[in-house]
Amino acid sequence: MSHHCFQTLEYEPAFLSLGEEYWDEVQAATFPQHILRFRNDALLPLMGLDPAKVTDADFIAAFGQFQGREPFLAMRYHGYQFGEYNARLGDGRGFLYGQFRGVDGQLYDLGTKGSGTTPYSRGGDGRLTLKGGVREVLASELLHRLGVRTFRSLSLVETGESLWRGDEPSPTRSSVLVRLGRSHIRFGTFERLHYLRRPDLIRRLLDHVIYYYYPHLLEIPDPKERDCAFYRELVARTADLAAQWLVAGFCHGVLNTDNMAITGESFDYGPYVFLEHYDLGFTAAYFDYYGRYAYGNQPAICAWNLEKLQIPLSLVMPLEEMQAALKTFGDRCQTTYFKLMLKRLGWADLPLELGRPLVAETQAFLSRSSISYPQFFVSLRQEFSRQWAVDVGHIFCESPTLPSADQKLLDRWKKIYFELLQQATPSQQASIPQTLAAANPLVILTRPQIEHIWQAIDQGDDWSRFTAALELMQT
Ligand SMILES: Nc1ncnc2c1ncn2[C@@H]1O[C@H](COP(=O)(O)OP(=O)(O)OP(=O)(O)O)[C@@H](O)[C@H]1O
Ligand SMILES: [Mg+2]
Repeated sequence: MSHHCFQTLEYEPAFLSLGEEYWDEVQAATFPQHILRFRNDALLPLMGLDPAKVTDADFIAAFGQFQGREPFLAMRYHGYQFGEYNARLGDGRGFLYGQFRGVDGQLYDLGTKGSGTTPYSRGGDGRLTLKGGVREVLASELLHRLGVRTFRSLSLVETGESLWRGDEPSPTRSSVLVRLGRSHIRFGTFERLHYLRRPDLIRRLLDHVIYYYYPHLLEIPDPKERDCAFYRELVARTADLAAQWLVAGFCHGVLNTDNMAITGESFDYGPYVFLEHYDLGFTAAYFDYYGRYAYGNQPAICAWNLEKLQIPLSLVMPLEEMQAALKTFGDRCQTTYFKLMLKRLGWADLPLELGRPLVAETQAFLSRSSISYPQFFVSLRQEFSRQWAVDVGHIFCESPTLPSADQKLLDRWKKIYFELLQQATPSQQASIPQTLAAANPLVILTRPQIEHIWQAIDQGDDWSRFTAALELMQT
């Protein structure tokens, strides 16, 4: 067995040390083939590694062949799926590969997806399709670029098996993904412990979460007050996340409580969709018959999930305080939404009272017109010029004329944008291009674009579109 770079990391047994009540040790599958399809060099410095010194063979040995590291831990969890409690969950096709300190001093998880069966596979094959892996890499990297607090993709290895799936033409190709995030502890990790009637284990897990992921709260001397501060902060982080998805034009699709991280990060990119058109009722998953996880319903569902989390937490902390904290969710989500939306519109530090009409008008324009949600922001970034402040007629003057109904809506939008420009200070005006460039990547990954990328891989093993999209995100 050869030595690889990722063995030099000092892995920290944080989750392991919680004890056997929280995980099962598992083995990785042995795959017939290992082809490295994606390596995220941008993440290596955080791991203390120099990208120039990490070879593809290192990636394959570590994250395709799973050499030189143990134990791998399947994490135990339950969750509410589409509103129904499911006690037959847990890592069924992935495991916690290891935890390490980033150069920033924070603890990070490496977790797999598609690495083989575990005690929680329930008859599933424990695998991830290559298309699923490609989609997950694209989502995580674009969301990161759009400012969403998300798990990142570290590597994708194609593994040479044939898989059968109801939602993909089959047989279909296989892969294993490795993700990097703060924590894979889910709301459902707590829910399972309530189901088992184990307040002692909830207490231990909550202390663990605060110690590693909310360490600034350790300064609060009163333990009860500290617990409440934790829940308040989780509400705030989750409200921010819901706002970030909305602004990104992202519909996650399966916001079950087992897909909600206790750190407030976004992860698990299955049937997600980046919206083509701004529509609050849009649903991503074909099996979401009632629109539970519709684009515009994401804040409400996150609040629902936070409310469900009160059930296990109330075994160790006061319920009333959590109920009061949850009441702040709506305002927090809205405020974050306005701030971030204004950034996408070029305004980094506009007082909210001034910016609100522009956001409202943007929503009206995007929902009622036929304009593409992501294309609108790309066009804004590409066409904005200082001339816009001189005469309203310069705004989007290079764009092709729209159908008349759309044009009318756009004219109202232009008027408001122009008024804001006229009120803006010279320095505010000068910062607009930079703000637009930072908030609006040039990559668009709505359904047709992703299918276009996949088609080239599927039909000609052509990875150039995939690589180009990822490179464009990083510029
Ligand atoms: N092919 C499979 N084989 C075995 N178990 C599976 C498979 N696909 C999904 N599961 C299990 O079904 C449950 C729900 O799956 P879901 O799609 O939410 O999670 P996931 O995509 O597997 O992983 P994660 O939430 O870590 O991103 C989980 O317990 C998961 O492990
Ligand atoms: Mg999941």
